[in-house]
Amino acid sequence: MGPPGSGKGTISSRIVKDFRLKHLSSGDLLRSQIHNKSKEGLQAKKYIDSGQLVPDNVMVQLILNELQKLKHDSWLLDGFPRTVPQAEALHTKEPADVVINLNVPFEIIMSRLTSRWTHAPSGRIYNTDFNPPKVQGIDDVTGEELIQREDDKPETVKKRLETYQAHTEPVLNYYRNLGILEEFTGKYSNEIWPKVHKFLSTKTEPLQYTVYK
Ligand SMILES: Nc1nc2c(ncn2[C@@H]2O[C@H](COP(=O)(O)OP(=O)(O)O)[C@@H](O)[C@H]2O)c(=O)[nH]1
Ligand SMILES: Nc1ncnc2c1ncn2[C@@H]1O[C@H](COP(=O)(O)OP(=O)(O)O)[C@@H](O)[C@H]1O
Repeated sequence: MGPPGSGKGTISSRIVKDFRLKHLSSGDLLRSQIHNKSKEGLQAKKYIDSGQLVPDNVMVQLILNELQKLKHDSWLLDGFPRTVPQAEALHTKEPADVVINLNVPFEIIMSRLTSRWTHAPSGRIYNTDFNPPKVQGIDDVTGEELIQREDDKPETVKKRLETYQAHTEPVLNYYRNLGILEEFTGKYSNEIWPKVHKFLSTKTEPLQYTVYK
């Protein structure tokens, strides 16, 4: 968990490189639904572009569906749950063992998101300041175009932060009360990552420890 732009996708990609976990990003899942012009995708697009949350029943259905495919794996959910009803639905069907919250100050998020670039088909994330691609605007792996997300425009980011405060911060209390919330406070992924790796290593055997400078 964490506010928009806090580094959920960045830290998640590092976790799945060092631990036996399958990464499931609700945002990436929605964007691929939109790309494939599915019914859910078209329904979700208007919410996403206005910085609102996609309705709970749509999200719960989508995510539980995907978790069914990961029956024999351990999974890492990124961006779900985002509301208490979503958290309750997950807890009933597929309870999480541990929840990680990236507690990153809002004031640095705006500048981050306006410099985020993504390779939509793979979900790879770049940033013109933090981790730029080798060639500007081009994905390092496929050579395909990078895009700036519709919802990373400043006015939409402001709305998403308000949405986060209204609907997602209460989920942190839900997990605090269950006693499974682990919080990591910091401004930068490279300072948060070692603490996340150390903590997760107490829960499951790491494959390796990748250091990022
Ligand atoms: N400047 C800076 N940018 C970062 C850092 N960590 C991640 N980013 C970038 O900030 C943006 C948001 O990160 P992302 O992982 O997509 O966050 P999410 O929205 O929570 O999934 C991306 O462009 C990242 O490359 C950091 O420590 N410093
Ligand atoms: N669990 C969820 N419930 C409702 N809407 C969601 C959920 N996950 C993602 N979305 C929608 O997709 C948008 C993009 O999500 P995401 O890629 O996770 O953004 P970020 O990583 O920048 O926080 C959100 O602003 C929201 O509209």
